[in-house]
Amino acid sequence: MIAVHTVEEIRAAEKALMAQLPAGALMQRAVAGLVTVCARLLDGVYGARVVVLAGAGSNGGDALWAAARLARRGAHAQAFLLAPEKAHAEGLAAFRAAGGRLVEPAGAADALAEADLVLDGILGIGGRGGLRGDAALLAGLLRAGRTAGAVVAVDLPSGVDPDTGETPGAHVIADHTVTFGTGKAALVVDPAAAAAGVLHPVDIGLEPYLPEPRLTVLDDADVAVLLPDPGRESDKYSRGVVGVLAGSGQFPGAAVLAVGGALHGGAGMVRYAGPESVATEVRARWPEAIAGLSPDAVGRVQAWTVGSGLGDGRGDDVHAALGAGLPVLVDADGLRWLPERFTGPAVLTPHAGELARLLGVERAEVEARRLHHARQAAQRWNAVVLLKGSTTVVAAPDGRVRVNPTGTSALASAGTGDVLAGLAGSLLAGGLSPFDAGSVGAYLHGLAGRRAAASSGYPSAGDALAELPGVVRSLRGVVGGG
Ligand SMILES: NC(=O)C1=CN([C@@H]2O[C@H](COP(=O)(O)OP(=O)(O)OC[C@H]3O[C@@H](n4cnc5c(N)ncnc54)[C@H](O)[C@@H]3O)[C@@H](O)[C@H]2O)[C@@H](O)CC1
Ligand SMILES: [K+]
Repeated sequence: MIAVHTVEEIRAAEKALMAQLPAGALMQRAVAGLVTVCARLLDGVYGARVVVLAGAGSNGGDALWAAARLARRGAHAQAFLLAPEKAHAEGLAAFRAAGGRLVEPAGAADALAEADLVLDGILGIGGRGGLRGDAALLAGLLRAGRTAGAVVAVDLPSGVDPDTGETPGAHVIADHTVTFGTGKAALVVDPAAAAAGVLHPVDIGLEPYLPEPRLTVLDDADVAVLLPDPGRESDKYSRGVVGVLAGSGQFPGAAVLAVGGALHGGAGMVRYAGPESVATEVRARWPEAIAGLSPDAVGRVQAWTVGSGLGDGRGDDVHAALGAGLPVLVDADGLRWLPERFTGPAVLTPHAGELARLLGVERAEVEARRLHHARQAAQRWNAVVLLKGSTTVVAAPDGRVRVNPTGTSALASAGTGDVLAGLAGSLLAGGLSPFDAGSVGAYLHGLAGRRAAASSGYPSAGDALAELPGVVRSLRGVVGGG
């Protein structure tokens, strides 16, 4: 699991830890980690050309210290100071003492062009509001590919907003980010995360001083623990029965895909509610599914998945499913029938356009502020909100968030959302909380999409669906499942 903390939490932890350490010791831990990564990235430190972009604060200090150490190992180090009179004094002194040279503004473009490695130490967690002036120009040069060297961001790419993942203005786009102590939202939530490149976390001993993280990124081991595990005594009812209210004459495939997702999410039985013409297609593909015309007609379920491909109609059926007092997952067209607030367990699975409509804002605003809008909607409807997209964000009404690390653009195709809705609804019926069902569903779905892309190039939703059993099997580490 990657834990993510806020700048406020990090500063409090650093203060507590620094009180136990000699002055400067914490920065030296960070610098040691940074130098190790840089040395690994360089094809030999001796003779390598390293260019530092150093801002006014400790982030610039880290970069100058690291360049000093690389210079002592034979690197040719140059630094561009963005605020020369305010540059980190000890870092600059060490840099000079090691033979590092300062670059004048006129020489910056040439230095970058010839660099083997660029250290971005313009702004770290103290940065707010995007880059301006020379810093923005330098970031522009890097973006325009005016260096052949690796761009290594110190702590985070300068100019992105640490706590929100937003990019309020010009910012560096890095190939690698060496980050200290704990994760930051900017490293895992788009659009900022897209600027971070490969992450290299460096442990500086902060963990004992940090609170329980409100934002996390799950990994395989976390998800394996959360997966419903059908025990010896389980039967098809005790494993959970999921009702699927999806598809229409216009979109019958949505029902087929949602039922398919539901069949692979661990529930013991799937009951499909919809018109006979669609039910016929569902049964043809999935003979194990039970079908009826309406939520009332299909019999008892433990959770409902509602909305994928429903089209304009069936408001009464949606109300019946949402009013059954059971855990619900609401997707796509079902989002048009939301209650004022949910009083029971609920997961909403909008994409950015749907969330924009729900909140009455522009789609671009949702894309630019994914964390903010997912959290806002989770509180507004008292439901877990799974905002689909480049980095899927799962926000709970209590403020906790999980960011899904398995996403892939391979899943940006028609029908994949239907599979996810069925899958996560099935996990809900299997007893997972809305927060777990949403985040585990997104994780499995992403892995299935990646596997499908690996074997078929441009996979369809059906290809991803076909990979789900293998994904679950490998996560559980039991060939053939349990
Ligand atoms: N506190 C510590 O003990 C440690 C700090 N570390 C480093 O210190 C960094 C934080 O250092 P600072 O608190 O000095 O802050 P930064 O170095 O991130 O920022 C420096 C200053 O720049 C100014 N600034 C903010 N936004 C700006 C903008 N858009 N354009 C121009 N100037 C702007 C602010 O006055 C800010 O205080 C971390 O990201 C990390 O790299 C690490 O060395 C680990 C230990
Ligand atoms: K930086």
